Amino acid sequence: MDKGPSFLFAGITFNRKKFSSDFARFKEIKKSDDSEETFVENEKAEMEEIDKPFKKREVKAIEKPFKKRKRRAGVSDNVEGFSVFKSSKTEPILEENEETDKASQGKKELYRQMERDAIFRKKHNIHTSGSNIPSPLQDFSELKSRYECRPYILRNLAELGIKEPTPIQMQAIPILLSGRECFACAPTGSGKTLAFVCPMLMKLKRASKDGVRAVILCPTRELASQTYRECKKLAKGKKFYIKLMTKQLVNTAEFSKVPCDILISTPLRLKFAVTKRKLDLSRVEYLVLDESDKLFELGLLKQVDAVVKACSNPSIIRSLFSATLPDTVEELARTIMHDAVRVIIGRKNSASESIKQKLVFVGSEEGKLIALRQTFQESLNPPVLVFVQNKERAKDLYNELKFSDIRVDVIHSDLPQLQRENAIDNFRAGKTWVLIATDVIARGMDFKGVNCVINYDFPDSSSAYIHRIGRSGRAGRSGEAVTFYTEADVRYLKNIANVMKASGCEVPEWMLSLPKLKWRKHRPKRVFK
Ligand SMILES: Nc1ncnc2c1ncn2[C@@H]1O[C@H](COP(=O)(O)OP(=O)(O)OP(=O)(O)O)[C@@H](O)[C@H]1O
Repeated sequence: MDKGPSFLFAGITFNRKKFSSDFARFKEIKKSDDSEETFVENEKAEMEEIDKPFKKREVKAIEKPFKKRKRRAGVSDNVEGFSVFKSSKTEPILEENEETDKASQGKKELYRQMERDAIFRKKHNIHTSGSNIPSPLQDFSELKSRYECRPYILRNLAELGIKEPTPIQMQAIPILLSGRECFACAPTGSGKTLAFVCPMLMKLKRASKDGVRAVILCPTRELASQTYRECKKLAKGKKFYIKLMTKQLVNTAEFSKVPCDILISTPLRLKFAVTKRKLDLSRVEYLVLDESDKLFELGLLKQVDAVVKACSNPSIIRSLFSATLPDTVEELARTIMHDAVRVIIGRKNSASESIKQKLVFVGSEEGKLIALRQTFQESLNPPVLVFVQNKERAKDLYNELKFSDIRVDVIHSDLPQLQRENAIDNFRAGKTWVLIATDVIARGMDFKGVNCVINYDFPDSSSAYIHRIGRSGRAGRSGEAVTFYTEADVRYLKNIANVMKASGCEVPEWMLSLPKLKWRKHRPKRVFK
């Protein structure tokens, strides 16, 4: 057996008898040297020639499969002068290779972008989870360059004095603009409203009379009406149909035919509109659950569920926003959302770091009024919000303070709507210095420049605490929070102390080492004496 010239030809026997004519031809060609050795030498050399580039090609193909193939085609063009490599057979290979080249370049760029995004997110304390998360927005101008935002939004942002996006806006806006569902947790006063209103307006593009296209659910009427105003401000100059679900609206004769692009409502009113007034929500493209953990609490869950079901458009984009996002809510949300992205700014369920927090021991219920009066005497720096446990407590405290020389007012759910609105307006306008309130305004209400929040009654949970004190220290401003506690509240101090410590406040060690209590609402019977 002839020793083959290469590994590929090993084992092949050259049958000279059978191929004698071919053998003779070769001999003719090799006129100058016709010895068998020479033929074998020549054959070997020829085989090596074929073998060499082939082997090389194989190896290179593994290393750089597409580049090598492309180069070879090019070389052949030049050297041989043939157009075979330009034929229709080879063209697609070239294109395919170029495409793959582009793809690998694209991949590299994608990795680089991902790295840049990670650095940017770290810098702004943005934590995300989910697949294919869009790059955060570094600047509002990117709304135009990346998403072709209409000029009216940028103009309105500028008019509102909003220059730079806040971290939640940086990440949530691109997520929603990419058509992804999202649940977001960001500190109080960090601009969550704009984070969902801005992409909503951009996605809706223009007004339409084809039924409700977007719904924002808020747990209270006060928050719904504030969100309504925020939407109007950002939509200024564009004729969107933005509606606040009021009693009047729901009772209008042709209610279901009222044009509406964005509908802002509390769950109860919207459920009523759907079930009793046959409001069609099947075209809703965007659904926002603001203060989502509150909406998922027992008292509201049924109504929210009815609304979510009524929004039956399969391509709907749902988003959940809150400053507190308990694991239970996240789990529940995951069951209804598709491929949602989770965004957490800073630490989950933590208080805004711009609030100076303080705990004050007042002994018993009787000690509170004395402590409050003393606080006001020492320094009253309006506007001040005083939170109490329920409407009875609100009425009682108001009766104690209304004849003092302090301009005080009260807000709770027993008051008629107009009185509630007036209480808010007067507080916003600075006519009221001290507003006594129940948790009805603890969530979402944006009072600019509240200097101090006083928790007259200990909050019933750490999330209630976070939202109450979050009425102060908004949009980067500083604020103060004072929490009174009695002997009866001591057992519940640990949770609040933990929140305080996490946001950088000093807390006595004994509070942190109190035994851990199972979560339950702390609402002891409190009486005025
Ligand atoms: N990018 C921004 N730059 C400056 N101010 C902003 C920006 N975005 C929003 N704001 C302002 O910050 C304030 C708080 O915003 P917003 O009410 O949306 O907070 P939030 O995060 O929803 O708070 P909460 O958890 O209490 O509901 C508002 O007065 C709003 O106008």
